[in-house]
Amino acid sequence: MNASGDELAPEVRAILDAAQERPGGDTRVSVDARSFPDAVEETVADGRIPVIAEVKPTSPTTEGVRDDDPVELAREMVAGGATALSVLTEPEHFGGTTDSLRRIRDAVDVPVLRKDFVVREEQLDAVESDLVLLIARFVGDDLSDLVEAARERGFQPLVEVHTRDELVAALAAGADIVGINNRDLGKLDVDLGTFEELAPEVPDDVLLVAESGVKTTDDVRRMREAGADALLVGTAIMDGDVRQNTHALSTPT
Ligand SMILES: O=C(O)c1ccccc1NCC(=O)[C@H](O)[C@H](O)COP(=O)(O)O
Repeated sequence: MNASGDELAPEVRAILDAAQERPGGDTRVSVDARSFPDAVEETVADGRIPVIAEVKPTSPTTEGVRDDDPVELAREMVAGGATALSVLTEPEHFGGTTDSLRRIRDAVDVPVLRKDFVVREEQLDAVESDLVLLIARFVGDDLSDLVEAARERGFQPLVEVHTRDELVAALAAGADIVGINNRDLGKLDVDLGTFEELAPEVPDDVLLVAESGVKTTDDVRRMREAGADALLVGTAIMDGDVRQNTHALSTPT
């Protein structure tokens, strides 16, 4: 698969087309990042499960828009025990904004991931965050350069993969935080078996995140047993009381 992303679901094709048009920031950012590995370690030492709770106002696979104040949602997620937050900044398909991320990062003290579809270096400069998502399928041969460009700015890059080839590319690019996305961006199907299949191939010194499709405490247990150091959860937390949902998923049963 190349960075043009052929064989993508039409919704994802539209997301990628929009991402390719989006401008970057005017000035190169320099981030003093909150350490995600330290936050994960502290959560585990505290006897809890590291959850990255996602502020996801809408998406191509959810109905309606949740238009509560994103800062209030973020505060509630942290009160519920979130180790880190993921904030969608993609405006056209996920209802996100860079301004929401900025305000959330000012309001909480946990690491914040910028969840977007960054395809060019200057797009890293749109807003500061502690972690930044790089999707191996979308950036193709530019992955190593973007990992380096992100680190030069102080970001901790989280490299997202869905296939064995993407995992190999992520490790070759020096990724030390890898997210295995259970959602196939080609068909938008979600299968937790994806994580179970790829996780054994990830070296122990890589911090491994299970992304997408985690809904229940059984799913959490399944992903942890398969080797997840942390879980990234959007829909299941955004559906209802975000504090209670975060607490339920981050508390061992
Ligand atoms: O969530 C979507 O509908 C979606 C559609 C097309 C491309 C990406 C999409 N999601 C991005 C994500 O990575 C998820 O928001 C994240 O992993 C959380 O997933 P979930 O817990 O299943 O909401």
